[in-house]
Amino acid sequence: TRRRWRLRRVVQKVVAVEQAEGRGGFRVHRSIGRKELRRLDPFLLLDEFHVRRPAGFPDHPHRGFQTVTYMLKGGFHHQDNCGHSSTIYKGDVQWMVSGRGVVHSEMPASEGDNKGLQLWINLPASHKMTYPGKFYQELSASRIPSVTTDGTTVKVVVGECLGMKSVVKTTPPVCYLDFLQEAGASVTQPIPNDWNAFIYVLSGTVGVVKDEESVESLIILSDVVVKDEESVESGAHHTLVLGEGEAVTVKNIGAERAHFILVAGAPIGEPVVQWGPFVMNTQEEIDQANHDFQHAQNGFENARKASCRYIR
Ligand SMILES: Nc1ccc(F)c(C(=O)c2c[nH]c3ncc(Cl)cc23)c1F
Ligand SMILES: [Fe+3]
Repeated sequence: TRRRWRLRRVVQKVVAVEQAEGRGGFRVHRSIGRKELRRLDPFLLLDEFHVRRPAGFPDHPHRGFQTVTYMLKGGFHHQDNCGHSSTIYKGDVQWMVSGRGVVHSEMPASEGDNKGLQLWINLPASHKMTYPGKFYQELSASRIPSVTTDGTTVKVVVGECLGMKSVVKTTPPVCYLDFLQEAGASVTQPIPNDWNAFIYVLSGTVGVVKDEESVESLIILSDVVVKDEESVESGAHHTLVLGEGEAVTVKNIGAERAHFILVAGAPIGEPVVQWGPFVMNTQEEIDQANHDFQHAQNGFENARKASCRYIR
């Protein structure tokens, strides 16, 4: 039986224009983390990265948050100071809780284009100084639940929805869904009322339905020439921040298949003080993180100082 959902509408639309990031020679479409959309509690950053060798993210530290890396093309090799190294490829996801400290490098694993999404999710104060490694997970594409209904295929990258559950359970709870939608299809996705939520469009043209009757066509990616989902020739990628409500209805209003993610999470509601790769609650804790990193202690024990350099 159809029910009337109180639908979330778009309250902010931000274009992630491609930018050079750091000194690694790579380029990112920065969604959350740019000046117009600094943060969306509990989310700190969303980068759609596009990296070719020899560029990459050489040794750098993290403290106080977690990263979810989802590969769209090619692969990425992850090596950290907890003695862990792994490689993820297209469709795989890697979830790393840095907790009190990790130093790692993230480098392209294949010749050619290596593309993916990296989402930074904040940790509550209670979890910021946990030991890393124990909440560390990779998920191969084959283990990511996927369902197709009425022209929409949904993969549950993190969390649960539509009755499907990913084995990746984050604190705070987060739902991270990857949608592939045929032209004309629409899908309604319930989202817990008090969670913050946003859509990031990778390719295609989507509209967020304001209510059952109308489709407010928000995104006309007219300059996107999508030959196939891999080679989006160009395209200003859009972040759609969603307002209050209990669900969102997204319709593919273009002629091509649409590819987008819907990410939602419970806000933490604590003060955030961020300095590059350190995300804490107070400036003193940031100073301590810098001190610990400089002295290779409290989680940065194996920081190979020589090769460690900040990407600010
Ligand atoms: N501090 C700081 C500053 C700048 C950075 F670029 C990074 C960083 O590593 C990344 C930013 N986006 C990314 N997407 C994908 C991957 Cl694999 C890594 C990153 C970082 F940590
Ligand atoms: Fe990193």
